[in-house]
Amino acid sequence: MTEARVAQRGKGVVRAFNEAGVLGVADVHVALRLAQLAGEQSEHAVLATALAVRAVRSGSVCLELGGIRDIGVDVTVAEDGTEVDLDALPWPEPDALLGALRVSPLVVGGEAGPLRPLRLVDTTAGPLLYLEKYHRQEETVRRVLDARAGDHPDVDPDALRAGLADLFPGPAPDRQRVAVAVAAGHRTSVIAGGPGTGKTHTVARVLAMLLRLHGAGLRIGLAAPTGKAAARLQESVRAQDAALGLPDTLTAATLHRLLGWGHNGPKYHAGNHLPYDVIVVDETSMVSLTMMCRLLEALRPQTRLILVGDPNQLASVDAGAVLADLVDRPATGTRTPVVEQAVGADLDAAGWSAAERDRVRGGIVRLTRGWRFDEEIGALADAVRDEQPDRVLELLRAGADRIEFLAPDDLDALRHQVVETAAEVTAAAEAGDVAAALELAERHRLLCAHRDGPAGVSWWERASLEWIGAATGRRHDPDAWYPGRPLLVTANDYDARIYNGDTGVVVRRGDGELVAAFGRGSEPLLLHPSRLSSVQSVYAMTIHRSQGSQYGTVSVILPDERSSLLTRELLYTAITRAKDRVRIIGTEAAVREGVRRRVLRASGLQARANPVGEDG
Ligand SMILES: Nc1ncnc2c1ncn2[C@@H]1O[C@H](COP(=O)(O)OP(=O)(O)OP(=O)(O)O)[C@@H](O)[C@H]1O
Repeated sequence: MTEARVAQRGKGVVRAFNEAGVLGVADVHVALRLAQLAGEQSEHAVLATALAVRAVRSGSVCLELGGIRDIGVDVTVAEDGTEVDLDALPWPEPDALLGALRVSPLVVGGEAGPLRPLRLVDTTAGPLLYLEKYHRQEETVRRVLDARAGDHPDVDPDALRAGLADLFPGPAPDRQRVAVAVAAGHRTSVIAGGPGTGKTHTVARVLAMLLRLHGAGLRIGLAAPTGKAAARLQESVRAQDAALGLPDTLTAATLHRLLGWGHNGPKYHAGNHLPYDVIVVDETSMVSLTMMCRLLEALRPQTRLILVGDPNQLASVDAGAVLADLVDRPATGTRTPVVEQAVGADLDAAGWSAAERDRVRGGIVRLTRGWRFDEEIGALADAVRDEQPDRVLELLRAGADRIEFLAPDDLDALRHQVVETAAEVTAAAEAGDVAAALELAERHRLLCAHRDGPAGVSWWERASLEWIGAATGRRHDPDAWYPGRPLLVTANDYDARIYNGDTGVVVRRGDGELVAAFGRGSEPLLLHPSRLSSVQSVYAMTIHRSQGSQYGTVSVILPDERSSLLTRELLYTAITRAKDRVRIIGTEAAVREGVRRRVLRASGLQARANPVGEDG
């Protein structure tokens, strides 16, 4: 551990955890400052505070006191490459920790003032320690969702049945039909499913149904956590507007934009509700607890909220995995006879577990049939999701047409594909064929877990450029503008209408000028390179960044099996980016570890609470 990563003021137990890399400098500083303000002396309480700060930093909403050792599992290798012996750390006894917290001024307040930055909550999942802000947000989410679940919109049962029959004339069971009925009959609904299960197809039909039920004046808001996802949602819904009679003016915005976020916080909030009757949020797996809290606060009670996404994907980089929590938590809400009658035949059919029927009652429908997805890749993704490492390896090694599993040094196929894709994209770009260049650039994508290091994006960017240079004799400066240069936008630019995560390609126009082209359905967006301030070449991409997109072939570079980023959610997300073919490059150990290890995201949304320390 370098000097810069050890907090000089930290002592004793906290310092040991800091030196081992389990705690960062910021975790220690925040904990020491809070302890000082509250007049707390207990080493145990300071350690718990630092671990709670650290938990939020790594995506959890709270610290599970019964499982504090788990918090260290993602630090098995220190930055300098040495193994960290977590068992050698002075882990406190859980009871001692809990005892210290129960009387801590950080939890119960003290003579130093009313400051109570921590919240200790006894739940059915054991004691949870929160930073106050996240506890408040989680309580808001729970309160708003519970209130909305207790009250259903008025729906004309005959109109619902007739609409469903028009939109879904096929036989039972049809989960998409159930999803539309549920979205019509509930204030809050969740449409969950893997890629290509027809989530957007279903959303368009939900909107068509609501317009039939409530008339053309219905105010519809479409949103997603990122600009790229919002653009895709808008494109997919618009592609279906004519067939379904949807208005051709529907636009989608980022959640920030929907809420009117400015320097002084959001324009829409609990005191100024969003002016919509229906709000659809796509890619909800990427929505953090904080953003979900803001959105729910800003909703009118009558507004229908439809949350769409894949709960098995990587969650938001900020704290919280709200979509996964909502899908996993015990169903709440009262029965909706209108829905049950309208899709009774679907619900009576085989294939629904008891838990799923409960979820439907709570407004949650999982779409399971893949419409776009190849069966072999779908089976592989399912085996990862269901934690079946032997099955995953069997599928990887089965010699299937669409799945390749290669050792880390077996790079010929990858090299060939990188060189071939670049040649094809460049030929189309030189010829000024924008549509072909954009389509070809999405035929193959190289994905990595890390940004830096030997399994990271920057290393593979350089390797790709070298391979291309060796094959063509033309060595590109990665920052120069050249036809066929694949582009990645790294910041939203609302004026230019390009968003963080957008990908495009440089194309030579008929007059010889170079333009940057970005896919926008049938009409690509063409911009002069001088209009682009935040772009880079994209020969490789992190799996996090690839969320919300799909490619023909995906090559996944697995990191060392000890990498903390290697998790089931990461592997699932990477595999499900592939439409036609997936190539995994890595060791068996890395595959097994990836399937086994889950992202640890503690939250209390799934547990029932019984607060303590309230009166202390
Ligand atoms: N019931 C259906 N009948 C016919 N085609 C369907 C049906 N459902 C979905 N599809 C088609 O399957 C493809 C995938 O559907 P869609 O894009 O809605 O899936 P998705 O779950 O939103 O995918 P992603 O997560 O990648 O956005 C689309 O081409 C869509 O038109």
